[in-house]
Amino acid sequence: MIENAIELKGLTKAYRGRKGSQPKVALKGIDLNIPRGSMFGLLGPNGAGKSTTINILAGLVNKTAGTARVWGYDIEEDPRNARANIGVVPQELTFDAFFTPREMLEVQAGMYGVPQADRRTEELLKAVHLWEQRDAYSRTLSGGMKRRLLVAKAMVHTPPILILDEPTAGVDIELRQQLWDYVRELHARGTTIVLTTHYLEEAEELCDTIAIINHGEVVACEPTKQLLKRIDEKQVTIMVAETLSEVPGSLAAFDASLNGDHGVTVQLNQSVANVGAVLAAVQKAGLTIVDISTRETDLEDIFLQLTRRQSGEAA
Ligand SMILES: Nc1ncnc2c1ncn2[C@@H]1O[C@H](COP(=O)(O)OP(=O)(O)OP(=O)(O)O)[C@@H](O)[C@H]1O
Repeated sequence: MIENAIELKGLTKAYRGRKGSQPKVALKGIDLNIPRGSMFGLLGPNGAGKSTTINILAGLVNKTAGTARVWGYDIEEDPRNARANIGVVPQELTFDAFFTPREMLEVQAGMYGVPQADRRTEELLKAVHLWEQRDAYSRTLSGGMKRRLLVAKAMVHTPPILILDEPTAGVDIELRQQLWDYVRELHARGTTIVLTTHYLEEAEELCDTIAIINHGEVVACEPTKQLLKRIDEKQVTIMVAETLSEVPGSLAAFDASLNGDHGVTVQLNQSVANVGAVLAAVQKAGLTIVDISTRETDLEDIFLQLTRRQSGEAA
């Protein structure tokens, strides 16, 4: 029984530069294990190397160095088995416009050598809510429908790993929800899911483990909950009736700053947060509290901190 659905060791990719220009190093020796059965998020700013990683796994881009194993199979030594164990939903909506959804899944199943008796065309089209459109030309489908059709196409050979590259870009909220319902169902049935997304909230909600890559390097890889604890901060904003021109002296011991004319925001260490002490200090200054709000760290804060920190180091 394998432990990791995907294992990358020292994975490196340098794209050849145009004539006379330097090669572009997109991946700088990535080490990454994606546990079997996980719902794994691969995050990173534009150009971080996410698509390059996925395209190497899908066999669309050749790596420069390092190794990649899919379901235990080395992509170089055993490309057939590696590819049989992975389904990839690409970022680009690439289609043969004159195939219908039904034909497209049948052709894809044929390419993977799935026998007629084992084909799941109807089940898949129903699962992605495209059964009604089964015989329509795919060029007539909306962007969201095309995306869902690509998910069905990636699943024709029932791979144990499904990779989705920016699957909800351009998909409206309702359809996004339907897509995630289906992905969650696949995950519940044992499929390992890997997704890249720009929507950090989506990753926070869906993924049990998250890796952040930046400039071709992994800057974090840990369970989502643990990652969220990394920045141990909470913000408390207190609004008062009086007009403030400076932070009250009674708050000198805190990391406080003015927030408009009537507010003060205090950064607190979550594990030792003492909101009571902050409130007492505000009252000690003779101010009348009219409102209090708190904000905890979310993935976006962590993402920005990790990716900015690295840019700062590089500068
Ligand atoms: N075919 C190519 N030739 C040259 N450079 C490339 C090629 N494909 C990607 N790159 C470069 O490699 C780097 C990583 O790109 P990649 O598409 O993997 O990033 P990404 O994290 O998927 O970003 P995005 O979210 O924008 O797709 C970028 O600097 C990009 O410009």
